[in-house]
Amino acid sequence: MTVSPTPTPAATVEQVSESELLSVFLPLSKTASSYVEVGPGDDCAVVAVPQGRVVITTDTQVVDQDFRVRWPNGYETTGADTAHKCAAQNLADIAAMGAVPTSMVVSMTLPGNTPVQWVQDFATGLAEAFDRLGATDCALVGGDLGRGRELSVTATVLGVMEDGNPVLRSGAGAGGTLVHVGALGLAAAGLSALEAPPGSGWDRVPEHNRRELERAQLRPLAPILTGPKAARAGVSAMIDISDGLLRDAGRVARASGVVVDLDPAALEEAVAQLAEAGNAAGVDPWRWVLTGGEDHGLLAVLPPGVQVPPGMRAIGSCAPADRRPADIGDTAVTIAGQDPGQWLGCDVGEGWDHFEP
Ligand SMILES: Nc1ncnc2c1ncn2[C@@H]1O[C@H](COP(=O)(O)OP(=O)(O)OP(=O)(O)O)[C@@H](O)[C@H]1O
Ligand SMILES: Cc1ncc(C[n+]2csc(CCOP(=O)(O)O)c2C)c(N)n1
Ligand SMILES: [Mg+2]
Repeated sequence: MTVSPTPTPAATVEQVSESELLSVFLPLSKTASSYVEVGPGDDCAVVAVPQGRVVITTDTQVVDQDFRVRWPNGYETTGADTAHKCAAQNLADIAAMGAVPTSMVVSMTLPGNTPVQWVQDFATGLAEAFDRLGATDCALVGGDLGRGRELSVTATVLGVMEDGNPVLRSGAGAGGTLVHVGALGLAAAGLSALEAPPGSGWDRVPEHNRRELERAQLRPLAPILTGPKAARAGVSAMIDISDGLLRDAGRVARASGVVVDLDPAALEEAVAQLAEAGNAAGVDPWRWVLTGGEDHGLLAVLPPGVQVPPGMRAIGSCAPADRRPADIGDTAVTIAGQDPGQWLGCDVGEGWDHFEP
């Protein structure tokens, strides 16, 4: 057997073999957790499910749909950025069930000219993201590496309920309070900054503020520890906001057969925080707050009489769907009792949809 030399980080993946790439990827990865019985290296991983049931989710990022290798503002997405986003978007779904993440598998499709360094940064970035987001007992237990024309990363995460039942979208009831934790609109504003070429209005926003928003898009701080806490505190419905507040609140409302009414006063702080950026970008910051996705905050509904869990804020309420006023048609989400477009004075849509023209 010939011993292959260790690839240098300056090499591209097409200059190394799959096993060489794995040999510099896996040692940098966090592959152990108290749930992992067999980690990377065999045909499958083996993960314990002591509580007897598993919660499972998957999410994909594709270049030029979900991120860019090089953004119009000049920023180049690192492997660590992609790893953090991959962790945040999957872990937020696990948290939105009230569950705790135990393990992840990642499938990566890499163009031949991807630097080996990018793949190594993904490994260290993923371990860092688990730590930063609070997924302290989650590990990378397997995956797949392949070559393709477009960079894409798909992760699947398993989680367990430490106690209680998974919190579904369908559990909101009339008289419930809508509560939220996390950012609102920051990732969408960051996307606008990253997509702006030099010379745009964004140049007027102080560098520090602009970087902070770009970071919110690249590495959203999904408040995943609040998920199980909110479940324990008694929330009856929960979702992570990936596609925008209106769209994801609408999903809860429709699944539960209620109308969700947002309290604009509770959203004003988030809007005010984005006022300067909105001004520079020529965007009404309400649009980012109401329809911007990818913040991966948690939106939940408390039954009447249940206290707002620590860290969460009340932002609205739920009414029976049959009490929907005739003039708001089949809108599942209102703002101060009005159709969102009517309230804002322009058509806002609901949020992100991958297939909308
Ligand atoms: N290819 C598919 N096969 C089976 N189920 C799917 C497929 N694509 C989507 N779904 C399911 O349809 C539902 C779509 O809802 P939604 O887009 O809100 O899901 P989500 O996974 O929470 O999204 P996000 O990842 O943006 O948080 C989810 O339950 C998802 O698992
Ligand atoms: C280059 C580029 N163009 C557009 C966007 C915006 N975007 C992509 S996916 C998504 C919603 C969540 O998706 P999912 O439901 O698949 O998790 C949003 C708001 C981006 N991030 N990068
Ligand atoms: Mg989700």
